[in-house]
This record gives sequence, structure tokens and C-alpha cells, in this order.
Amino acid sequence: MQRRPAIILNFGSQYVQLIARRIRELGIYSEILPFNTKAEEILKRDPYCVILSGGPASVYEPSAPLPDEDIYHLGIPLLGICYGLQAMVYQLGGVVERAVKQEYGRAKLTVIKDDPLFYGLPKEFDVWMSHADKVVSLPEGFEVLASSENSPNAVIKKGKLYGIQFHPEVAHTTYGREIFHNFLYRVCNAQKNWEVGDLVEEKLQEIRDTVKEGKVICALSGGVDSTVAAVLTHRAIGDRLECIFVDHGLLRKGEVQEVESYFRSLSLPFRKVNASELFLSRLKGVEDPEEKRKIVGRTFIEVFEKEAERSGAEYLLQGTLYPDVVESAGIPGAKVIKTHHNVGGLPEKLGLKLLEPLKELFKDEVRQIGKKLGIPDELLQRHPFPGPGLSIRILGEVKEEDLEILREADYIFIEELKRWGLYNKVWQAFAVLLPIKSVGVMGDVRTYERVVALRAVDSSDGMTADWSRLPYDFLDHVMRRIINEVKGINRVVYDISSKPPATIEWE
Ligand SMILES: Nc1ncnc2c1ncn2[C@@H]1O[C@H](COP(=O)(O)OP(=O)(O)OP(=O)(O)O)[C@@H](O)[C@H]1O
Ligand SMILES: O=c1[nH]c(=O)c2[nH+]cn([C@@H]3O[C@H](COP(=O)(O)O)[C@@H](O)[C@H]3O)c2[nH]1
Ligand SMILES: NC(=O)CC[C@H](N)C(=O)O
Ligand SMILES: [Mg+2]
Repeated sequence: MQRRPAIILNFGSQYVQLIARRIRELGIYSEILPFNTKAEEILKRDPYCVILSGGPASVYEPSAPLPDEDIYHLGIPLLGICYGLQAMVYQLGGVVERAVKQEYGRAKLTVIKDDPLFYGLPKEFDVWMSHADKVVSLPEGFEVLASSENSPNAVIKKGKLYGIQFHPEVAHTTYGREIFHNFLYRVCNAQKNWEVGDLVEEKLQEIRDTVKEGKVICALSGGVDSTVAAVLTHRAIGDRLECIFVDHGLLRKGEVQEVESYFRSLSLPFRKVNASELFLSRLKGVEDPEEKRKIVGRTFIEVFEKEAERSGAEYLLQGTLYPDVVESAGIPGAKVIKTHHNVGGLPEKLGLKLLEPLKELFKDEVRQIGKKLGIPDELLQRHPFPGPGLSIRILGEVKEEDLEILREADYIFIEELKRWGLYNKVWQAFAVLLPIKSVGVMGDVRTYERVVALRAVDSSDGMTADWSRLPYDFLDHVMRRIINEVKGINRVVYDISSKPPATIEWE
């Protein structure tokens, strides 16, 4: 049976899989197609709707990607999001310009006109914006349904053509899910045709079909993603899997012992490899964040290739998730935000075949799979920790003495979060060591020492994030402990940037 899809045209947005995922969650099958897919090709699939994603381009640039203009005349409901809205406006004769005031992060939306799209929603709510261009005049026949302070034309419509300047797909838009629900079920009259189903069974089969009789080594970090990937694959192919945990000298205080004891208890075939000298020597003198990420990626692979040779494995299993792929511009049209060591950081010639069963999923979906697999909560609730580890939390060159300072500061922050019952309330938290010094006074003596920044964010998938409103008393306590206990630090600051426009990590 052919399922009627919701079609998403991809203009290179960071969020394109998030759109697909929102639609999946609402029980509708969805497909992502290239932005220039012909209208007749789209029509053949009998879709419920066409959604135009956001994207990094600006419609008035000569090389801007634009969809087949016929899509506006198919009589199929259409929803343009951010760049998608701007493309529709431009092609139908409206005007889009670079805005004087750009809009990143939270904005308040005010609904001006009732519409099925806003069914059941309040007249005012928070939405998440990420744009520099702005619709300044509408094409003929369009009306405004909602505005924000910076975007008078935040939601527009003509018949079944809708355009939205904000991002309903990101978790920080308060009623984003409801907007998709209303669009699919009230505007498009869609019928449920997709069950999240048993993703676990599907994945097990996929792994068995790919690996067949082969052997696999798993790059295991002790984090949520690679743990879920390992347990899943172990269930699929048993002891033909071996897990390799690399101590690259960039791990947190106590982490090696912690990870070892977790994995002994899960009874997975497990090996620890100490490669810290190799990683630290390669990073010596390197300041550029992208360069550091690539070095870590390549060095990881060197270690894994050696391990594979020893065990005769042909596959390398990684816990790669969708955000890693998209930020490394692993999808067409997307810009590189940062090279995730496990995607863009891989060498061109890879002697191993990659196995990445979680590649199109998001962190919270992976946690759900982990739960189904019986992985203990304590492990599943661990905060994400990037593969390049502390090397991207020491801004600039990575020196051994700085690693020690950062380890101590980070340990205090996390220990106190746990003590105060806040660890599971924030999505991710860590300390960053800044490459600057500032003046202090301790016991009547002048100090001139380093600065630590604390970062704690609320998120559901890492694609967007807001800074956690940690209690002042808590921050005060952590500041005091860090400055009193960690030699070399005389100042602590708290990072209050959201993503966008910042990112979660500093490098
Ligand atoms: N120290 C390590 N040893 C072996 N493999 C690693 C290590 N660090 C990272 N990796 C590999 O790189 C992948 C990506 O790292 P990433 O930190 O995104 O995922 P994770 O560690 O599994 O989960 P989390 O995001 O919860 O930390 C991991 O899934 C794992 O396959
Ligand atoms: O395995 C990883 N390898 C990497 O190279 C990497 N860079 C960032 N991160 C993690 O991804 C999430 C989003 O981070 P950013 O907002 O900083 O891009 C956050 O949870 C980051 O910790 C990484 N994970
Ligand atoms: N997120 C987007 O789709 C951005 C669209 C466009 N490049 C802008 O800055 O307005
Ligand atoms: Mg990790």
C-alpha cells in the first residue's frame, strides 16, 4: 500500500529532520526530498502537503535555491518555514530584504486573525526565531495571521498556502507541535498512517542484514548514544561485537573508572585502550577549534583501525546521531557549523565500513530506545559529552596543566548539581576554561589568573537550547568552591547565551 506522505523540500536547514520527526510523532508518514524536486514528481506521490524547510541562503542572492514554481499551483496545502516562507513570497511577487534588526532565539508571537492553524492556542505565545532576512511586502492575495515585534509578517496565508517566519519544529517554540497538528489534521485533513512502531525490531533487523556474518568493533564512549548502539548491536549479533573505549586523555575526572564499571555490569565484550599520549602530542600547538576537532577524529580512526586489524572486524559501530550529521554539513545544502569528530572529522580513506544505526534519530528518541532495551536510567540520564572531550572546552591550545584545572572545576560543578538535585533537571552542564586572565584579590594579595565559564542548558535534542535558570544561591556556592579549591582560577562567569545564536559548546 502506498502511504500518502507529507513531503518536505530540503533547503539545507539545520532542522529538516526535526520537521520530519514532528510529523512522524503526529502519526503521518513523511519524506524529505531535494529542494528542486519537480512539481509533477511531487504530485505523483499524492502528498497531504508540501513543507518548504528553512535554509542558510537568502532568496535575493543569485545562487539561491528555489523550488519549482508550479508547486504553488497544485492545489496541495503548502507550508513555508523561514527560508521556505521567504522563497514563496519571493517567487509569488513579494519582497524579501536583509533586516536591520535580526532575530535569533525567543520572540513573542501575537495572533491577529483566527485560523485553523491556531486552533486551541492562546493569542500570545513564545516562538523560536533564527533569521536575518525579512518579508517586507506580501504577494497579492496574502493576509497576515500573526506578528512578532521584529517580524510583522510572521505568519501569512493565502488559501492553503501558509508561510511561517519562526520555527514550529524546534522544541523551544511553545506550541510548535500543536501548529503542526493543526496544519496536518485541520488544514490538510490528513489521516493517521504511521506508527512510531517498534523501532527496536526494525533496527535489529537492519543491523543483521548489514553485518551478515561479519565482525564489528564499537567505538564506545560511555555516553548514551554509543551505549544504546552497542547494546542494540550486541542483541543483534552477539559476541561478534567488541566494544573499544578510548582513553584519549581528554576525559573528565574519574570518568575512566566510571565507564569501566558501568560496562562490566552490562556484560558487553569491552576493551579499554589508553592513547592519551598520542592524542595530546597531536594536539600540541594547535589552537583552531576546527583543526582540533579534525585531529581528534583522525586519531580516533587510527586507533580503531589498529584494533580492527587485531580482531578481524570489518565494521566500525558509532553512536552518531542526526545533530552530529547536520552540524558537520553531512546533508546537502547545509553549512558546516562545527565538525563533529565522528562525521566531518573522519579521514577521507576509511579502512572500515561504518555502522550507524541511530544516524537519523535525536537524543530523546535514543533514550527511549535505550529504555526499551533495559539500559539503566542512571546511564541513560548522563549528560551528553562530546567525543573531542575537554579539548574543545579549553579554548585555544590544549595543555596538560589546563586539563587538570578544567577537570577539577568541572567536577565541582557536576558534583554540586547532583547534590542540589539539579543534575537531571538540566540537559547538559559543564565548565569551560577561557584563555584569558583577570585580576582578583585573595587574602589581600593581588591575583592574576584564569577564568572559568559555567554552561548549563535546557534542551530536548541539542538542536536548540536555552540557558538553565539555575538558582543564584546554587551558582554562588559553586563559584565559591571553584575559586577556593581550584588553583589557577580567580573568576567564574555563567554563560547566558541561547542556541541559536550561540551553540552549546564554545568551540
Ligand atoms: N572516548 C571514546 N572512545 C571510543 N569512542 C568514542 C569516544 N568518544 C566518542 N566516541 C565515539 O564517537 C561517537 C560520538 O560521540 P558522542 O559524544 O556524540 O556520543 P556518545 O558519547 O555515545 O553519547 P553522548 O552524546 O551521550 O556523550 C560515540 O557514539 C562513539 O561512537
Ligand atoms: O560526539 C560529539 N562530537 C563532537 O564533535 C561534538 N561537538 C558537540 N557535541 C555535542 O553536541 C551537542 C550540540 O552541541 P553544539 O551546540 O555545541 O553544536 C552538545 O551536546 C555537544 O556537547 C559533540 N558531540
Ligand atoms: N533559518 C532560515 O531559514 C534562515 C533564512 C534566511 N537565510 C534568513 O536569514 O532569514
Ligand atoms: Mg559522548
